[in-house]
Amino acid sequence: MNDIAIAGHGVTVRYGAFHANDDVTLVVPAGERRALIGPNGAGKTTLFGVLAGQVRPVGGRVDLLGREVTRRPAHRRARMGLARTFQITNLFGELTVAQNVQLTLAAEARAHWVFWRGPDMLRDRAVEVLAEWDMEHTADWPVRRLAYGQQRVLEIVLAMCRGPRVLLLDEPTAGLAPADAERLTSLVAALPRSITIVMIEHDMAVAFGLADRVSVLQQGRLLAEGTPEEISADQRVIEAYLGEVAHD
Ligand SMILES: Nc1ncnc2c1ncn2[C@@H]1O[C@H](COP(=O)(O)OP(=O)(O)OP(=O)(O)O)[C@@H](O)[C@H]1O
Repeated sequence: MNDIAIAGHGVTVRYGAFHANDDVTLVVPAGERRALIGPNGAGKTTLFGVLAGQVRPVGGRVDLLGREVTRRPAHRRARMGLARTFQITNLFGELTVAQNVQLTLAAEARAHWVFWRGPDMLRDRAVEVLAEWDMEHTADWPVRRLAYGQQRVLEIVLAMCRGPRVLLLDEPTAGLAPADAERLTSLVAALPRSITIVMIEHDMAVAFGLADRVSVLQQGRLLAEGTPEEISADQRVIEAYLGEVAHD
């Protein structure tokens, strides 16, 4: 059975006369890893905003885990199991790494009405979570002391603390040195298949390496969709995008 984890149908977003998304349909079955690629300004982040509930479309609908959520606010979609990371990291830089995790765990516990027994238990759990990601040695560092690559990993750790069923990753490897990008790629690759992942990714090696299928946006429209092999051989995609990337 192929349940649909997240879908946008005929999504249209306008800024004035400009169509940032123009009748875009993206349907992602549960357990799939989908890459969303396309030139700068193609509308990828806008589509993420529509899926996650931060951007209100003028047309189309969004379904999450079998329910229509087009008009549901972002925090309610989050409670249903949707987590999102952003292009620019969204961490509390002055707090420690463990405190950032504790805050997420506390918010999550409250959201699900789980009773938690105070800061000590939360701190222990935060350190356990960090250990799972080989980051326990950073528990008491202020976040701003983390290298950029570690901050990007921490973003994913925080998203994972919320026990998501659908994870939207906005350019997880952007700005990372090759070794850090490789580490982050293997962390994402190792996430359980129970989590459906949609990721915006400019690095084609990462996108094609991680994704089961790839959707290509261009000028607000869906240009092509297929397996990494199909997309890398698609003449329209090569002309519109891959040619450009190859010449970068
Ligand atoms: N709030 C806004 N107001 C006006 N125009 C916007 C707004 N948000 C996005 N746009 C425009 O919509 C278009 C699509 O932007 P979007 O960020 O979705 O593209 P993208 O594919 O994610 O690009 P990138 O790869 O550069 O992040 C761009 O031309 C952008 O300037």
